[in-house]
Amino acid sequence: MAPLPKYLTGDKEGIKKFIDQFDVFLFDCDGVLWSGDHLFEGTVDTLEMLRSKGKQLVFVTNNSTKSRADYKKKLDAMGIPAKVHELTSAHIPHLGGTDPTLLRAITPADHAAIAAGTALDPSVGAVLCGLDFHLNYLKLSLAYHYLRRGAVFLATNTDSSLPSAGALFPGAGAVSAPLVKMVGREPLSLGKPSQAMMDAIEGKFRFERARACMVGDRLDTDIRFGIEGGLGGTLAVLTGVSRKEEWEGEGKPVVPMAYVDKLGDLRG
Ligand SMILES: O=C(O)[C@H](O)[C@H](O)COP(=O)(O)O
Ligand SMILES: [Mg+2]
Repeated sequence: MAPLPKYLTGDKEGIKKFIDQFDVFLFDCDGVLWSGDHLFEGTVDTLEMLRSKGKQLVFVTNNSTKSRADYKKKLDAMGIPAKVHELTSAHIPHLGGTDPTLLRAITPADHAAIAAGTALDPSVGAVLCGLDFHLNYLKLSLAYHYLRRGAVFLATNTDSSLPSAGALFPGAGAVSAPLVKMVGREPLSLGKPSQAMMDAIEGKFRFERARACMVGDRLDTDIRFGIEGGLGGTLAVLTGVSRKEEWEGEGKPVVPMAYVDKLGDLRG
């Protein structure tokens, strides 16, 4: 049985010991640094404190509503220095997504064109489903027909919920759920906790896993991601989705190494 996590809020000595074990911190974003546009108190100072100790910080989000360039803007606006650590562009052609011509109600002409296949691009080989604040029936219909034609079903992640403005909202898993219902199979999920994501991060940053710590608000994605990735540590925060009751008690499948009430508590 995994030992209970160490509660670090208010434990100056414990916090120092914990931080000293790691060279690299992987930070989940929603529910850890911020809730939507609300930056949590202490986030900026905590990240600066870690940087001043020579720690490398990597931001690892499942949130697909922004490109890395947009995240850089968000971090800049919030006073968090960061580089756009973009993997060299994969040169994968794509359609759909934020295309404004799809932001409308489906029409009888769309039904006919989708059914006849004339609205479908024959070169599409995969449907990638992520968090989409503009999801609609037209996009779902197109995705469904591509899947029916044999496209590979992928998801950025299948998170059930998204923390924003201090509450929970439908997550990317709720976006792919109608398609799962329609095609009767689950997508291959590429975000946390998939180790494909860990391998990509490690390939880019070349860190020693034993000296890295994953900080997150979700047990089933972030903390699991760190544990299954063989990282030296995992730290849960209580400002997002998971509650401490989820790891308290016997036989809990995912238990972080330590937890704090909020990220800012790492300042000691
Ligand atoms: O539904 C989603 O896509 C996720 O809940 C959301 O984007 C999580 O982002 P993260 O906590 O990984 O920054
Ligand atoms: Mg999160």
